[in-house]
Amino acid sequence: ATLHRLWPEIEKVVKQEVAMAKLGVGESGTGWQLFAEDGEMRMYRREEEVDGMVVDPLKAVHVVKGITGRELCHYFFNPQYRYDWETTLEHMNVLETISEDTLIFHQTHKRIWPASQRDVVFWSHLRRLPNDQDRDGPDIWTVVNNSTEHPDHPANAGKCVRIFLTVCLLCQTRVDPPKAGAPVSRDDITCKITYCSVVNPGGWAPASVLRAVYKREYPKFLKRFTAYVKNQTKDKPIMY
Ligand SMILES: CCCc1ccc(-c2ccc(S(=O)(=O)CCO)cc2)cc1[C@H]1C[C@H]1c1ccccn1
Repeated sequence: ATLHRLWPEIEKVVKQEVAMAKLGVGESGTGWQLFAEDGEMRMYRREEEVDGMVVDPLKAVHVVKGITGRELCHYFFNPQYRYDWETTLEHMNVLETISEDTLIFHQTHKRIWPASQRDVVFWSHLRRLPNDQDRDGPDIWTVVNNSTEHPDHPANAGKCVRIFLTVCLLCQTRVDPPKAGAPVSRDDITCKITYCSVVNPGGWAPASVLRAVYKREYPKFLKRFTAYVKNQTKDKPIMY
């Protein structure tokens, strides 16, 4: 994959997105406004418009027990599971397999009335990062999705409006030492998840409709996705 034309961009965007995801939401007043809470999940957004279009950056933080960051990123990255947890997905296609940890996707998403239907083309990269806080601790895992062009799917050539997105799922795992001599079980594992996304809807859509959709869909997505991974892994050996 080091020879692929996209490699320099992938390296740059992954470094940028991981650095951003590691930044907290800071004290209130840094522009991040809490818009949804559910147990350990906190969802923040900044209200931003580009050319009159809502592109509200989103940052979600969540803490889940019993699964590792590698497991979360495995089920987020691999196409064969996507229809199980991505409820707004209508169609998904892998356009290119750059390497075992780097794919290019085309996806069409269900139409959100009254806006027209959207599609997206993005590269997706799965990366293991050293745990900079605790050298002996489990590695950090991330998946970064970033819009890209592809000759087979030129933007706005069909019925769909092309959206542009950058998404980062960053997962930091903690293992609490079990009782002396006991093996580590899923009860000893905690994963801190940061999910950042910026979606440019690509064409005009009513700000009120988009903000309502994000307010409804993002909390639903993160709850459904983490519950899906817990269910998929509960009887399997732990993947670090
Ligand atoms: C007008 C924009 C419509 C729209 C297009 C696309 C997406 C979207 C695409 C990809 C990803 S992902 O994190 O890369 C996971 C792979 O699918 C997340 C979101 C979301 C929305 C909107 C429908 C909303 C939404 C928000 C959150 C989750 C799912 N859907």
